Amino acid sequence: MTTTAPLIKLNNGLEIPAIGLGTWQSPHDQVIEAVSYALKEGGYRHIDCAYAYGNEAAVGEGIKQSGVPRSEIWLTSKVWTTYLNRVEECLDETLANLGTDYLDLLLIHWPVHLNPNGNHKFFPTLPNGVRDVVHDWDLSKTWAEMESLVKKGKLRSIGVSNFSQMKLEEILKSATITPVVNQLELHVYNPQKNLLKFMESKGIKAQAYSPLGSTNSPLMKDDVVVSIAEKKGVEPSTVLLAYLLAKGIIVLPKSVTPARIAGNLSKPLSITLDAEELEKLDTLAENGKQQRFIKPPWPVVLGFEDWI
Ligand SMILES: NC(=O)C1=CN([C@@H]2O[C@H](COP(=O)(O)OP(=O)(O)OC[C@H]3O[C@@H](n4cnc5c(N)ncnc54)[C@H](OP(=O)(O)O)[C@@H]3O)[C@@H](O)[C@H]2O)C=CC1
Ligand SMILES: O=C[C@H](O)[C@@H](O)[C@@H](O)[C@H](O)C(=O)O
Repeated sequence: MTTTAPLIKLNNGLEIPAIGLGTWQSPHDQVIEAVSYALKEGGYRHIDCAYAYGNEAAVGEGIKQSGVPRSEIWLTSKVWTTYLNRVEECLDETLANLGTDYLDLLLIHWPVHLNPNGNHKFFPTLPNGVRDVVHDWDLSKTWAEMESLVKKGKLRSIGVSNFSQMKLEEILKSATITPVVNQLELHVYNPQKNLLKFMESKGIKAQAYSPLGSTNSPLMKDDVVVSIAEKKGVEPSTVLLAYLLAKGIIVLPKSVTPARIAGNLSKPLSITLDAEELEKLDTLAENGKQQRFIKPPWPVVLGFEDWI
């Protein structure tokens, strides 16, 4: 029988599969196949998308080709930052692309509003080349629109992505719905422990993006990761995902390679890291290996401990 991911309960009572398929940088032709395979044969019931990835229509085609009913799938997307003043417009395009009339979860992709009337639909810049940001935008306004879309029935849950404690506090002060998740770059080199503690105190679950360290990852060559993998007779990727799952973090590994897609779900669930192994992995960052791989040039203070 195909393995399926365990479910994690969110603060609104809904349950999300702990492993979802990432789709960033997945080319159109390959992502149709990847999504269809993940759902039909890989045991996946959770797909992570974003309007800005530009491939949602292909993801939607993959869902259709899989034959798996929409009601069985947890579908997340993200509103891009040029749309923080018109979330519904972005969401409606996402829904049309994906071929559905609701999302299980919509996230604010980054806590920065880019100029909706700038020189580019996604990445407007100033004449000096710096990203064209609306510096006085109040994120609470975006959050209020997200809340209204839940009431309207287009969204089952709402959350955020790339929010530091400082940015979370900006929306929590007036929120009537607490974000269910904060999707962050989380892996052995970037564990963000203090932020995760703050989120736990508010009932906000963590989702790990780039859990394998993204494209051409150095994490899979880390000597501690490799030695644990060798000892257990598994691949480094399995150790990296099992480490995050052991911490109760939802993981979103991306792959367009069928064998990897299936293995990224089934293999980490088939091993248990012991306390000593977890401790070794959990202290890599504080022992000099702290590093994040996704650092777009935002000309604003984001407020992360390692990335102000
Ligand atoms: N909210 C945000 O701002 C962000 C969200 N995300 C989300 O998180 C997802 C995952 O992050 P992403 O940055 O894509 O990186 P990942 O950490 O998931 O790494 C993806 C890379 O690892 C390769 N890979 C996958 N599985 C294996 C394996 N078992 N063994 C060896 N190599 C493997 C993939 O290759 P191949 O595909 O060729 O198999 C690809 O090159 C994204 O796709 C997206 O959905 C990501 C970044 C930012
Ligand atoms: O989800 C993926 C990432 O956040 C990606 O959308 C951004 O890093 C983007 O390329 C940017 O340059 O701001």
